[in-house]
Amino acid sequence: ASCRTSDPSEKCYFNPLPSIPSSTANRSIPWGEPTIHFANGTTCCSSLDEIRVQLDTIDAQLLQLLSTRASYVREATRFKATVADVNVPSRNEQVIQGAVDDAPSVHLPQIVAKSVYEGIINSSVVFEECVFNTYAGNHLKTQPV
Ligand SMILES: C=C(O[C@@H]1C=C(C(=O)O)C=C[C@H]1O)C(=O)O
Repeated sequence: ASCRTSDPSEKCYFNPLPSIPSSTANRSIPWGEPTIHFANGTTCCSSLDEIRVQLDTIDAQLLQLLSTRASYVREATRFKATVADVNVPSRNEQVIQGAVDDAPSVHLPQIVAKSVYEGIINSSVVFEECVFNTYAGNHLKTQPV
């Protein structure tokens, strides 16, 4: 991360994004300076391949976290009496707005927090509705002989 306060791209971490005309630049790459600084004094990154290796590792971690989250979403279904109870708009808004509000404190762009959490919530509700609708109780399951 960076410690500077005069980086114009800092505006890109907040909603609404700044209204800026699209650049017509054709830069020689890599432009600028590395923006990731490690404690040992080294920086990242030197190539797009190096960046994508890191992104693949992070995406695998996100997948595992999303799996664990989905397991709790599934469990929540057990506490909903009707399919109409599955979607709780007030709670959805609390989760999404909470992520957007907390994003700057972890230097996450608010536009990323908003879209990702909207996607998580909307897909979780659809998943939970499927869990509710596919529950068959004990009937038609294995019968004692
Ligand atoms: C998990 C729940 O069910 C739904 C899914 C939510 C979620 O994925 O966070 C939040 C609210 C509900 O719309 C819940 O009610 O908490």
